[in-house]
Amino acid sequence: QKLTFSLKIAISSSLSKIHLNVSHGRLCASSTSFSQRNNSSSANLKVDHDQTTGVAVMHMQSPPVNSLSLDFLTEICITLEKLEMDKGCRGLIITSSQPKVFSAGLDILEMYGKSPERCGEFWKAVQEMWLKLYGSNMVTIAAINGSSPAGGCLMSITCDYRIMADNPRYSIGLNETMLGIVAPFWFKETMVNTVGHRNTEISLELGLLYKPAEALNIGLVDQLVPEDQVLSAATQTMTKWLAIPEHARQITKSMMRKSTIEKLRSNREADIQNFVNFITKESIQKSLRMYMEMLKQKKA
Ligand SMILES: CCCCC/C=C\CCCC/C=C/C(=O)SCCNC(=O)CCNC(=O)[C@H](O)C(C)(C)COP(=O)(O)OP(=O)(O)OC[C@H]1O[C@@H](n2cnc3c(N)ncnc32)[C@H](O)[C@@H]1OP(=O)(O)O
Repeated sequence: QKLTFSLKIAISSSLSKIHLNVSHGRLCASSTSFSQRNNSSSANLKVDHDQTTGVAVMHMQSPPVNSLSLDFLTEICITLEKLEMDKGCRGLIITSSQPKVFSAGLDILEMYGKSPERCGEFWKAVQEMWLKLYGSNMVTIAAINGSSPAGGCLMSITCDYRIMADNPRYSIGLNETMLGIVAPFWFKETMVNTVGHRNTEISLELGLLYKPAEALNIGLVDQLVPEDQVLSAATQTMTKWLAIPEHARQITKSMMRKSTIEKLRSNREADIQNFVNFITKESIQKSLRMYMEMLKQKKA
């Protein structure tokens, strides 16, 4: 059965309109825009798409800490799909509108006390976001203007380039072991592809969170800038990346990432089962409960 629906997106100019049509699961955008800037918002995302430069800035605004819940992941995936299909969008900058935090990673409440079915649905959305970002044809830059643990770090290292605010209060890393859980193979491989095997081994076993200077030192981020310059630095870097012949850059990116992506693509169901079996174990649920209590105590 043909699935068709239209989604109207508010655009800065009242003369402008974009219609997205989903047909047989494919998303197509047709634009009758007279404006050079499209701004669209959903509940927890604001996207500024500058049609002149072909660069979209996706601001995460899911209070309090941009934790990645099933709903938020779904919103992110729909937005990524839309931008990927839009020929006028060649670059994507991801940043946060929440103070002090880029993203707190996966929403722990999605992994605690939930049914196996719900956990499976959640994990599928995590996979989907990673597949879309890591396999994107767009140039992707993470403008990391706050802390970025675990899933927040994963999101950052799926991008082509990372610029972080030089603020020692912030940290970034795959700290899963500190929660008593284990980063799955595709988190691990994304990290290996970024900082190498030895750094990843130390980092994952110890569940390390790195201050910006340490993250720069191991290559987890590419550049540090003063906090108020993160977005402008990302925009400058984007201009350089977009000047590279597009087809050659895209093929090179695909060549570098293909084997990691294929490994998950061909094992998605088994990976979901692994996650569900692991996360619903009594001992793991206990670890998550203790971690959440620790977060609350830290506040008190
Ligand atoms: C062998 C096979 C294995 C197969 C796979 C199996 C396993 C699964 C792997 C799963 C991979 C998991 C990845 C993840 O991303 S897990 C999440 C990890 N995240 C964290 O550890 C971050 C925790 N949060 C923080 O450290 C801090 O909140 C902060 C991000 C640094 C921000 O600090 P601050 O500004 O001081 O805010 P608060 O700590 O006061 O937090 C505000 C409220 O937000 C709640 N919160 C924080 N993080 C999360 C989160 N990730 N999920 C849900 N909720 C979160 C926090 O509790 C506060 O809530 P309250 O206001 O109600 O007290």
